[in-house]
Amino acid sequence: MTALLVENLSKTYPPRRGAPPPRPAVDGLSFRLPMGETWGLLGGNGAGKTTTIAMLLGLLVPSGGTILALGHDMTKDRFAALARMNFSSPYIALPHRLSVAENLRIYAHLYDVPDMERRIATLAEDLNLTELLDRPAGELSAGQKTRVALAKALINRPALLLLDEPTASLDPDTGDWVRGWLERYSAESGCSILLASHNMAEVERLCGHVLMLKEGRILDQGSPAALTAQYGREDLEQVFLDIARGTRAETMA
Ligand SMILES: Nc1ncnc2c1ncn2[C@@H]1O[C@H](COP(=O)(O)OP(=O)(O)OP(=O)(O)O)[C@@H](O)[C@H]1O
Repeated sequence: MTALLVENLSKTYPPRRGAPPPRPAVDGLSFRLPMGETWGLLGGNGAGKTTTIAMLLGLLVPSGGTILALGHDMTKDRFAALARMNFSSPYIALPHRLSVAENLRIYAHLYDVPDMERRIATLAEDLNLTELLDRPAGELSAGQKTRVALAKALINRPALLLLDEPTASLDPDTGDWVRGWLERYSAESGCSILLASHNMAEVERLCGHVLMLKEGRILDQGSPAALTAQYGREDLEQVFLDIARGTRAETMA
Protein backbone atom coordinates (compact mmCIF):
# COMPACT_ATOMS: atom_id res chain seq x y z
CA MET A 1 0.00 0.00 0.00
CA THR A 2 1.28 3.43 -0.95
CA ALA A 3 0.46 6.68 0.83
CA LEU A 4 2.27 8.93 -1.64
CA LEU A 5 3.65 8.21 -5.07
CA VAL A 6 5.56 11.16 -6.48
CA GLU A 7 7.09 10.98 -9.95
CA ASN A 8 9.33 13.53 -11.58
CA LEU A 9 7.74 16.40 -9.63
CA SER A 10 9.01 19.86 -10.59
CA LYS A 11 8.26 23.45 -9.82
CA THR A 12 9.78 26.55 -11.35
CA TYR A 13 8.36 29.79 -9.99
CA PRO A 14 7.65 32.52 -12.57
CA PRO A 15 10.63 34.84 -13.16
CA ARG A 16 10.56 38.26 -11.54
CA ARG A 17 10.40 41.08 -14.02
CA GLY A 18 13.86 41.92 -15.36
CA ALA A 19 15.47 39.01 -13.47
CA PRO A 20 17.03 35.98 -15.19
CA PRO A 21 14.86 32.81 -15.24
CA PRO A 22 15.01 31.17 -11.78
CA ARG A 23 16.34 27.65 -11.38
CA PRO A 24 13.64 25.08 -10.49
CA ALA A 25 12.71 25.15 -6.78
CA VAL A 26 11.85 21.43 -7.11
CA ASP A 27 13.57 19.51 -9.87
CA GLY A 28 12.42 16.01 -10.82
CA LEU A 29 11.52 14.63 -7.39
CA SER A 30 10.45 10.95 -7.29
CA PHE A 31 9.70 8.82 -4.23
CA ARG A 32 7.18 6.35 -2.79
CA LEU A 33 6.06 6.72 0.82
CA PRO A 34 4.56 3.41 2.00
CA MET A 35 1.42 3.45 4.13
CA GLY A 36 2.03 3.70 7.87
CA GLU A 37 5.62 4.95 7.65
CA THR A 38 7.11 8.25 8.78
CA TRP A 39 9.61 9.79 6.37
CA GLY A 40 11.76 12.88 6.74
CA LEU A 41 12.23 15.56 4.11
CA LEU A 42 15.53 17.27 4.88
CA GLY A 43 17.47 20.04 3.23
CA GLY A 44 19.00 23.43 3.92
CA ASN A 45 17.17 26.74 3.55
CA GLY A 46 15.74 26.99 0.04
CA ALA A 47 16.19 23.27 -0.76
CA GLY A 48 12.53 22.99 -1.82
CA LYS A 49 10.82 21.36 1.18
CA THR A 50 7.97 23.84 1.59
CA THR A 51 7.41 24.02 -2.17
CA THR A 52 7.17 20.21 -2.26
CA ILE A 53 4.70 20.10 0.62
CA ALA A 54 2.59 22.86 -0.96
CA MET A 55 2.36 20.82 -4.18
CA LEU A 56 1.52 17.64 -2.26
CA LEU A 57 -1.35 19.54 -0.64
CA GLY A 58 -2.60 20.91 -3.94
CA LEU A 59 -1.86 24.50 -2.82
CA LEU A 60 0.66 25.01 -5.60
CA VAL A 61 0.38 23.76 -9.18
CA PRO A 62 3.43 21.71 -10.21
CA SER A 63 5.31 22.68 -13.38
CA GLY A 64 5.60 18.96 -14.15
CA GLY A 65 5.31 15.44 -12.79
CA THR A 66 2.59 13.50 -11.01
CA ILE A 67 1.41 13.05 -7.41
CA LEU A 68 -0.72 10.13 -6.33
CA ALA A 69 -1.91 10.71 -2.75
CA LEU A 70 -3.71 7.78 -1.12
CA GLY A 71 -4.30 6.45 -4.62
CA HIS A 72 -5.78 9.68 -6.00
CA ASP A 73 -4.19 11.74 -8.76
CA MET A 74 -3.81 15.22 -7.26
CA THR A 75 -4.35 16.94 -10.61
CA LYS A 76 -7.69 15.21 -11.32
CA ASP A 77 -9.11 14.01 -8.06
CA ARG A 78 -7.51 16.01 -5.28
CA PHE A 79 -10.58 16.53 -3.09
CA ALA A 80 -10.94 12.77 -2.58
CA ALA A 81 -7.33 12.69 -1.34
CA LEU A 82 -7.51 15.92 0.69
CA ALA A 83 -10.45 14.62 2.74
CA ARG A 84 -8.08 11.99 4.16
CA MET A 85 -5.01 14.22 4.41
CA ASN A 86 -4.05 17.07 6.71
CA PHE A 87 -1.04 19.20 7.52
CA SER A 88 0.52 21.59 9.97
CA SER A 89 2.84 24.42 9.11
CA PRO A 90 4.31 27.28 11.14
CA TYR A 91 3.57 29.56 8.16
CA ILE A 92 -0.18 29.24 8.52
CA ALA A 93 -1.69 31.10 11.46
CA LEU A 94 -5.10 30.28 12.91
CA PRO A 95 -7.58 33.19 13.02
CA HIS A 96 -6.43 35.10 16.10
CA ARG A 97 -9.68 36.36 17.52
CA LEU A 98 -11.50 33.04 17.41
CA SER A 99 -11.17 30.77 20.40
CA VAL A 100 -9.32 27.48 20.13
CA ALA A 101 -12.63 25.60 20.14
CA GLU A 102 -14.10 27.86 17.43
CA ASN A 103 -11.03 27.33 15.27
CA LEU A 104 -11.26 23.57 15.67
CA ARG A 105 -14.99 23.64 14.88
CA ILE A 106 -14.33 25.46 11.59
CA TYR A 107 -11.89 22.78 10.51
CA ALA A 108 -14.18 20.02 11.76
CA HIS A 109 -16.94 21.49 9.54
CA LEU A 110 -14.59 21.75 6.56
CA TYR A 111 -13.75 18.06 6.89
CA ASP A 112 -17.30 17.09 7.77
CA VAL A 113 -16.10 15.37 10.95
CA PRO A 114 -18.81 13.20 12.51
CA ASP A 115 -19.58 13.76 16.23
CA MET A 116 -17.56 16.97 16.08
CA GLU A 117 -17.78 18.06 19.74
CA ARG A 118 -16.63 14.69 20.97
CA ARG A 119 -13.71 14.65 18.50
CA ILE A 120 -12.61 18.12 19.67
CA ALA A 121 -12.90 17.13 23.34
CA THR A 122 -10.85 13.95 22.77
CA LEU A 123 -8.13 15.78 20.88
CA ALA A 124 -8.07 18.56 23.47
CA GLU A 125 -7.60 16.00 26.20
CA ASP A 126 -4.87 14.12 24.26
CA LEU A 127 -2.95 17.31 23.50
CA ASN A 128 -3.42 19.04 26.88
CA LEU A 129 -5.66 21.71 25.38
CA THR A 130 -8.81 21.38 27.43
CA GLU A 131 -7.97 24.43 29.58
CA LEU A 132 -7.27 26.46 26.45
CA LEU A 133 -10.43 25.74 24.44
CA ASP A 134 -12.09 29.07 25.33
CA ARG A 135 -8.97 31.21 24.88
CA PRO A 136 -8.50 33.30 21.70
CA ALA A 137 -5.92 31.56 19.47
CA GLY A 138 -3.94 34.82 19.18
CA GLU A 139 -3.23 34.88 22.93
CA LEU A 140 -1.50 31.52 23.07
CA SER A 141 2.21 30.91 23.45
CA ALA A 142 4.18 29.31 20.60
CA GLY A 143 4.09 25.93 22.33
CA GLN A 144 0.34 26.14 22.92
CA LYS A 145 -0.23 27.21 19.29
CA THR A 146 1.79 24.22 18.11
CA ARG A 147 -0.45 21.87 20.09
CA VAL A 148 -3.56 23.56 18.63
CA ALA A 149 -2.05 23.25 15.13
CA LEU A 150 -1.58 19.53 15.76
CA ALA A 151 -5.18 19.18 16.94
CA LYS A 152 -6.29 20.94 13.74
CA ALA A 153 -4.07 18.63 11.69
CA LEU A 154 -5.62 15.53 13.28
CA ILE A 155 -9.24 16.64 13.35
CA ASN A 156 -10.22 14.42 10.39
CA ARG A 157 -8.16 11.40 11.51
CA PRO A 158 -5.91 11.76 8.46
CA ALA A 159 -4.36 8.73 6.78
CA LEU A 160 -1.60 10.99 5.46
CA LEU A 161 -0.13 13.83 7.48
CA LEU A 162 2.28 16.44 6.12
CA LEU A 163 4.19 18.24 8.85
CA ASP A 164 6.36 21.25 8.08
CA GLU A 165 8.65 21.99 11.03
CA PRO A 166 6.27 20.67 13.71
CA THR A 167 8.54 21.68 16.60
CA ALA A 168 10.06 24.91 15.27
CA SER A 169 10.33 27.60 17.98
CA LEU A 170 9.45 25.22 20.80
CA ASP A 171 11.52 24.93 23.95
CA PRO A 172 13.35 21.57 24.28
CA ASP A 173 10.85 20.22 26.79
CA THR A 174 7.75 21.05 24.70
CA GLY A 175 9.53 19.89 21.51
CA ASP A 176 10.29 16.58 23.20
CA TRP A 177 6.69 16.24 24.33
CA VAL A 178 5.39 16.84 20.77
CA ARG A 179 7.88 14.32 19.35
CA GLY A 180 6.84 11.68 21.87
CA TRP A 181 3.23 12.38 21.10
CA LEU A 182 3.76 12.05 17.31
CA GLU A 183 5.67 8.83 17.86
CA ARG A 184 2.80 7.31 19.82
CA TYR A 185 0.18 8.70 17.46
CA SER A 186 1.76 7.25 14.31
CA ALA A 187 2.23 3.85 15.99
CA GLU A 188 -1.39 3.75 17.21
CA SER A 189 -3.15 5.22 14.17
CA GLY A 190 -1.07 3.77 11.32
CA CYS A 191 -1.03 7.25 9.78
CA SER A 192 1.66 7.96 7.16
CA ILE A 193 3.71 11.05 7.88
CA LEU A 194 6.02 13.17 5.75
CA LEU A 195 7.97 15.47 8.03
CA ALA A 196 10.06 18.44 6.92
CA SER A 197 12.44 19.46 9.67
CA HIS A 198 15.74 21.13 10.45
CA ASN A 199 16.01 19.17 13.67
CA MET A 200 18.17 16.12 12.97
CA ALA A 201 17.62 14.51 16.37
CA GLU A 202 13.87 14.76 15.73
CA VAL A 203 14.24 13.11 12.33
CA GLU A 204 16.45 10.35 13.76
CA ARG A 205 13.84 9.66 16.39
CA LEU A 206 10.71 9.75 14.25
CA CYS A 207 11.66 8.83 10.69
CA GLY A 208 12.38 5.39 9.27
CA HIS A 209 13.57 6.89 6.01
CA VAL A 210 14.99 10.25 5.03
CA LEU A 211 15.03 12.12 1.72
CA MET A 212 18.01 14.50 1.56
CA LEU A 213 17.11 17.43 -0.65
CA LYS A 214 19.48 19.95 -2.22
CA GLU A 215 18.51 22.52 -4.84
CA GLY A 216 15.21 20.75 -5.40
CA ARG A 217 16.68 17.29 -6.00
CA ILE A 218 17.05 14.19 -3.86
CA LEU A 219 20.77 13.93 -3.29
CA ASP A 220 20.63 10.87 -1.09
CA GLN A 221 18.15 8.79 0.87
CA GLY A 222 17.92 5.94 3.35
CA SER A 223 17.27 5.24 7.00
CA PRO A 224 19.05 7.62 9.41
CA ALA A 225 21.29 4.74 10.55
CA ALA A 226 22.12 3.66 6.98
CA LEU A 227 22.94 7.21 5.88
CA THR A 228 25.07 7.79 8.97
CA ALA A 229 27.03 4.59 8.26
CA GLN A 230 27.26 5.33 4.52
CA TYR A 231 28.81 8.74 5.19
CA GLY A 232 31.09 7.36 7.90
CA ARG A 233 29.59 9.80 10.41
CA GLU A 234 28.28 9.62 13.96
CA ASP A 235 24.86 11.12 13.42
CA LEU A 236 22.48 12.57 10.86
CA GLU A 237 23.48 16.15 11.72
CA GLN A 238 26.99 15.45 10.36
CA VAL A 239 25.55 13.77 7.26
CA PHE A 240 23.35 16.81 6.71
CA LEU A 241 26.37 19.12 6.95
CA ASP A 242 28.34 16.97 4.49
CA ILE A 243 25.50 17.16 2.00
CA ALA A 244 24.77 20.87 2.54
CA ARG A 245 28.44 21.84 2.26
CA GLY A 246 29.28 19.33 -0.48
CA THR A 247 32.13 17.98 1.67
CA ARG A 248 31.26 14.33 1.31
CA ALA A 249 34.11 13.47 -1.07
CA GLU A 250 36.69 14.81 1.39
CA THR A 251 35.17 13.09 4.38
CA MET A 252 34.88 9.77 2.53
CA ALA A 253 38.47 9.96 1.22
N1 LIG B 1 6.48 32.17 -3.84
C1 LIG B 1 7.71 32.05 -4.35
N2 LIG B 1 8.08 32.73 -5.45
C2 LIG B 1 9.31 32.62 -5.99
N3 LIG B 1 10.26 31.80 -5.48
C3 LIG B 1 9.96 31.09 -4.39
C4 LIG B 1 8.67 31.17 -3.77
N4 LIG B 1 8.66 30.34 -2.68
C5 LIG B 1 9.89 29.77 -2.64
N5 LIG B 1 10.67 30.21 -3.65
C6 LIG B 1 12.05 29.80 -3.95
O1 LIG B 1 12.04 28.39 -4.16
C7 LIG B 1 13.20 27.79 -3.57
C8 LIG B 1 12.75 26.72 -2.58
O2 LIG B 1 12.10 27.37 -1.47
P1 LIG B 1 11.33 26.54 -0.32
O3 LIG B 1 10.62 27.53 0.52
O4 LIG B 1 10.55 25.45 -0.95
O5 LIG B 1 12.58 25.89 0.45
P2 LIG B 1 12.63 25.21 1.89
O6 LIG B 1 13.46 23.97 1.71
O7 LIG B 1 11.28 25.02 2.45
O8 LIG B 1 13.45 26.30 2.71
P3 LIG B 1 13.41 26.68 4.29
O9 LIG B 1 14.11 25.58 5.01
O10 LIG B 1 14.20 27.96 4.30
O11 LIG B 1 11.98 26.85 4.69
C9 LIG B 1 14.00 28.94 -2.95
O12 LIG B 1 15.01 29.31 -3.87
C10 LIG B 1 12.97 30.06 -2.78
O13 LIG B 1 13.59 31.31 -2.89
